[in-house]
Amino acid sequence: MTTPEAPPVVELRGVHAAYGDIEVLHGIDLTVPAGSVVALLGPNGAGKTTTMKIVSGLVRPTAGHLRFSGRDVTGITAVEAAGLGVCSIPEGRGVFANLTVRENLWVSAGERASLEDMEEVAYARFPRLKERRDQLAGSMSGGEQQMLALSRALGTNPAVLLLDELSMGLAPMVVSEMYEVVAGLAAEGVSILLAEQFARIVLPLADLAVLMVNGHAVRTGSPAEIEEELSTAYLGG
Ligand SMILES: Nc1ncnc2c1ncn2[C@@H]1O[C@H](COP(=O)(O)OP(=O)(O)OP(=O)(O)O)[C@@H](O)[C@H]1O
Repeated sequence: MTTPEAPPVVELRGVHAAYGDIEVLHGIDLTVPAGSVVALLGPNGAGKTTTMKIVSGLVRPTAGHLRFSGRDVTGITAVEAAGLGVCSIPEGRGVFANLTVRENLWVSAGERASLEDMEEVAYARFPRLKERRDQLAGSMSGGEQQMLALSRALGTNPAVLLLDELSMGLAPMVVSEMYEVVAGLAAEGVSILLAEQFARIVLPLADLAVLMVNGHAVRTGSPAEIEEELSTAYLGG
């Protein structure tokens, strides 16, 4: 669902980024319209994670602009981005391994929600987390850890949710369960930017898809357009 009258929640214009002397993003343009799901697709090393880190304030652009809801926030820190409601679930689980489930929810609640509210929505969606509320997050299965990571987004009403390779290391059934939750959040109108290597999983959820290759956003289009492009590329058709 898009809200044409609202400015995009996130906008990158001509963003470059580097690690040391090596530039890895070479002028990325990307728009996340309010209330929509944008999928970043592309092979390993294409720059998907770095693009997400620009939005979450973990990497500073060396050139170009970042805007949130029409406001220029280029150079924002990760703490400032979190304060503006950027909820980032990084690749490889965004949980504190040596804290319990409840402690993780408490940390995630921050100033945007109470622990009670966080627990209520998390346990309603994932009853397994309730049974394990005093267990150390690091001792849970990958799927349970990802449920906990996603609970941050369920409880804090994020302005934008960043999901990096939610499927990584998970069994296909668990991946489907996770993306059902993401679809539910999208239906509630949460703006979502997600990165996946496996296009097939996320294209059905997306309003827009962006294909990244070698630090360039080579194509932006509807999921159907991008799907066709991918099958042509992979099948040589
Ligand atoms: N901390 C870092 N230091 C140096 N180079 C990095 C760092 N993080 C990423 N890179 C490099 O930046 C480029 C883009 O990586 P990035 O992780 O953004 O790609 P990606 O599309 O998310 O890949 P993947 O699907 O493998 O996660 C790669 O060449 C990678 O080696």
